[in-house]
Amino acid sequence: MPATIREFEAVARDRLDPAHYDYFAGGAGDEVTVRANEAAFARLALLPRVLRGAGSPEIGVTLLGSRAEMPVLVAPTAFHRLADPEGEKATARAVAAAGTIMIVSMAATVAVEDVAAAAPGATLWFQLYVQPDMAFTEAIVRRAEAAGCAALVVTVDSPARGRRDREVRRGFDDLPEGMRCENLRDDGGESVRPIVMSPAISWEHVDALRRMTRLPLVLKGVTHPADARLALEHGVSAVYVSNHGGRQLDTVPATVDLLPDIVAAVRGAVPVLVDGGIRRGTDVVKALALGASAVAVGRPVVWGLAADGECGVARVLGLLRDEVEHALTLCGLASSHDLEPGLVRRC
Ligand SMILES: Cc1cc2nc3c(=O)[nH]c(=O)nc-3n(C[C@H](O)[C@H](O)[C@H](O)COP(=O)(O)O)c2cc1C
Ligand SMILES: CC(C)CC(=O)C(=O)O
Repeated sequence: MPATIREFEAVARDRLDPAHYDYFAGGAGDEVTVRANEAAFARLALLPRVLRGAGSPEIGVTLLGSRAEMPVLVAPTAFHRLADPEGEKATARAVAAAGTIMIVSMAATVAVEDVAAAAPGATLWFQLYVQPDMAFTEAIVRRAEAAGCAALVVTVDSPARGRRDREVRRGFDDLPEGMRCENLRDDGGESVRPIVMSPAISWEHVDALRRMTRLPLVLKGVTHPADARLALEHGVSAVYVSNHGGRQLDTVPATVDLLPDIVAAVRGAVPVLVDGGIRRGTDVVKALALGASAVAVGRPVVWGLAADGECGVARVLGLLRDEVEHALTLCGLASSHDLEPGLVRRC
């Protein structure tokens, strides 16, 4: 039984088709950003307090009206059926058991309606790549709403798909026979449209989405403080700091290093989420101390899924939960809400 998320990756690597492992693990260009995300957490030190009599820590969080029993969400990742036959259904069941939030990828290999049906207790948010055909975008949004998704996470770091050399080397450019992006079905029909990543997507599309749905909008892929300020002007409900796990523009800084400037720009107006390189409870604690309301994990969930399906995802989420509680206890804190920047030192 793997005892850490890094051990889960090793098991997943053994079990996965090498091309699929490389799709999940890889990043853009020289993977500078992939490495930077994890390395940045190791450069931050924690400075605990003692004798605080804090008791067992409380780590639940309420975000945009959704309750999460731990401040760790499941980031949207595509193609879960490459990792396990049950795919996103297995992930959602583990998420329901953990009491956290799953952001279902638009590129899921199980339809969002079927994910919701498979895990009635799961809180689902839906991730969207705005499609230039706004009528088609609206049809997808309506499906997510009808399936009970409680927020719309709009990914804005992908005006083009990142160039990932591992995918090129492996010739990974399509899903295997019998697997497809079920949320891209055309108007309830049988054909599936390709995902379009368009450089024409702009703030006007965010405004159109704002008018289109009452769901809270989360902007995923913000790295520049000026964009965080613009996001507020355009009425978003949360800012999600992400460099797409280093899979889009290579050499973007580590997200945890970008976080303080974004938090300063947002000034508490809306929650700030962050993902990228989180592999330990101490990483979660550092991100929350630097002002994130919650974090999300991408690859760790895929490693759990590939290693042992629903049980593997449950174990990965359980590990993170236990590690967060343990780290808070050792920091002398009664609640994750008591975390503050003074706990973190750059070393
Ligand atoms: C295999 C894989 C697929 C992904 N698919 C999506 C996606 O469909 N939509 C999206 O917004 N982000 C996607 N992402 C990015 C994740 O949401 C997240 O930003 C990233 O994985 C966080 O970094 P971590 O993997 O180090 O936790 C994907 C990431 C991976 C690794
Ligand atoms: C199908 C892809 C567009 C999913 C994605 O965002 C990724 O692989 O990083």
